[in-house]
Amino acid sequence: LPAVPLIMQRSYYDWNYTAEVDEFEDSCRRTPSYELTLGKMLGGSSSLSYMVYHRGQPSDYDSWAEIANDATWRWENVLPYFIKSIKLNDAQILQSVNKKYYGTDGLLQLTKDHRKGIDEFLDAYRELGHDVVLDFNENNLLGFSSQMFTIAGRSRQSSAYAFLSPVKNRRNLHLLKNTLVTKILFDESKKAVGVKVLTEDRKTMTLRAKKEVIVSAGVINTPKLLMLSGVGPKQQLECKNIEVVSNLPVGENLQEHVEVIIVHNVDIGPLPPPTPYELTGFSFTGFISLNQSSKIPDYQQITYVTLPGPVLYYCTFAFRFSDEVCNKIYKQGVNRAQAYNEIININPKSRGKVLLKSTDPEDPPIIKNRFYSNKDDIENHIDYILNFLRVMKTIYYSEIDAVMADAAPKCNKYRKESREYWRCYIMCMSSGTSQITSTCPMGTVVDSRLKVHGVKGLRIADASVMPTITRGNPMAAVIMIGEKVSDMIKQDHNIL
Ligand SMILES: Cc1cc2nc3c(=O)[nH]c(=O)nc-3n(C[C@H](O)[C@H](O)[C@H](O)COP(=O)(O)OP(=O)(O)OC[C@H]3O[C@@H](n4cnc5c(N)ncnc54)[C@H](O)[C@@H]3O)c2cc1C
Repeated sequence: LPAVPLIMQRSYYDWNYTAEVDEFEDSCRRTPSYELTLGKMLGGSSSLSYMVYHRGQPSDYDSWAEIANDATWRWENVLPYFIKSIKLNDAQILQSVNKKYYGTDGLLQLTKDHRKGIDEFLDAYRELGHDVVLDFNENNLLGFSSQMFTIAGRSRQSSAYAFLSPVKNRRNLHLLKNTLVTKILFDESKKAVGVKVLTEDRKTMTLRAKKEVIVSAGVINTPKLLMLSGVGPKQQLECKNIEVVSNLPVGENLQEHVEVIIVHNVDIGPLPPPTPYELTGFSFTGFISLNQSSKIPDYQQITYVTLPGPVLYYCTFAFRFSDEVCNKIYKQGVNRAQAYNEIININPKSRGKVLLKSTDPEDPPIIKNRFYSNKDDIENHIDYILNFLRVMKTIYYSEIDAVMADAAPKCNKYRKESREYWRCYIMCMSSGTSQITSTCPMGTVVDSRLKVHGVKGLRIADASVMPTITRGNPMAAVIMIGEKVSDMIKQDHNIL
């Protein structure tokens, strides 16, 4: 069911991790610490994500290639891997020049949001001088468009559904569900030779690898597993009496898109009630550069237009703001619709980290997101918000009588248009997006073939290997990494 993410967070299907309280935070969330979501099931977080498909910017991959010192990561070389996995269901794009950026026989199905009401909102952004584009691709890096989702018909295309189900009967595929990998095992020559696992019925097993071990445990659990196995910062491992196999900056360099929520009350006529078969509310997204001459976006905007009831769900369940904040927003929207705007910093300078709490594999790690620890991130976010708010002066927004919901009463002591007000508002109404990357990046932890430095027979293939977070939603890049690493593995074993 595509719309499940809101109710699966903090359930059995989430790792239920909580980050440390950042000293510079003054959040209006229900708890002072950030409760992040990570999917704990087949398909990982793609099974409870918001399914937004965006590839990031060509310049993201060109800079990865530079950091990894390997031209195969350049945009033109990774694009075929993006295309390979896709089956696009969109007649308009398939009949346009943008067709060349998509596959039509891949395993991951994509559908564009064409729900009624989007075009009128996009007109407002056109009036501000933004391009309204059919699709984001290397010719259209900036502008506004409806969103592309990993949905087909009424089904969520999680990576398990898309890629695993078609091959589930292969005789050489074995899958243990509800099983925790607790350690990577190395021989005396530092070659990874297998893993130790804990099964659902609490049996310990050793699984031997004939060729290599490939870890795809995600951006928090991959560094945790590596550290438990002796691959990580020497000082940290020694403090925990873990024998050091390779001294690497594992867990450092955590990057996450941070967003600020601004809700507009609007009059747009009746909207259909929410169903579990699609994300509630029609939506659109924009990639915006503040510098007119730059082609690289500074921030992303995602807007969901829906009824106050579903906005209450987003507010409380997804972004976990306090009841006081969410009730206040809800009450201001009664008998109207609400536009739930996410203003996202897609190029954060702040860096967080993952550390081991203990040597017990069942213990959660210590997570420090350190949002806004780099003060430039706050000042930049104020600039993004001020730029976004220009939309209130457009013809369509005045026609629909758009009014910003007062979500942060504690900031009303400041003058509304002042930077002090927005500094306070950002601290109150910002949240991580669970779009996290880069804790085992190419360059310092893995090489460009995703092999872990200082050991043999061990590769990582997940969001942790990205040297920098993409300026777009990262799941598409994770799937591209999966496609690319498959070829690299085959090449390294002379199968391709
Ligand atoms: C609520 C939410 C919404 C999101 N929305 C979007 C979106 O709209 N668009 C987008 O592009 N991105 C989105 N993301 C981010 C996106 O889902 C992730 O970037 C992507 O799933 C990362 O893939 P991964 O393979 O690195 O890790 P994961 O998806 O985290 O997968 C890791 C898998 O490994 C398993 N695992 C971990 N440790 C162990 C262990 N020790 N033993 C056995 N198994 C283990 C986990 O259970 C999980 O199944 C969202 C994320 C969340 C949480």
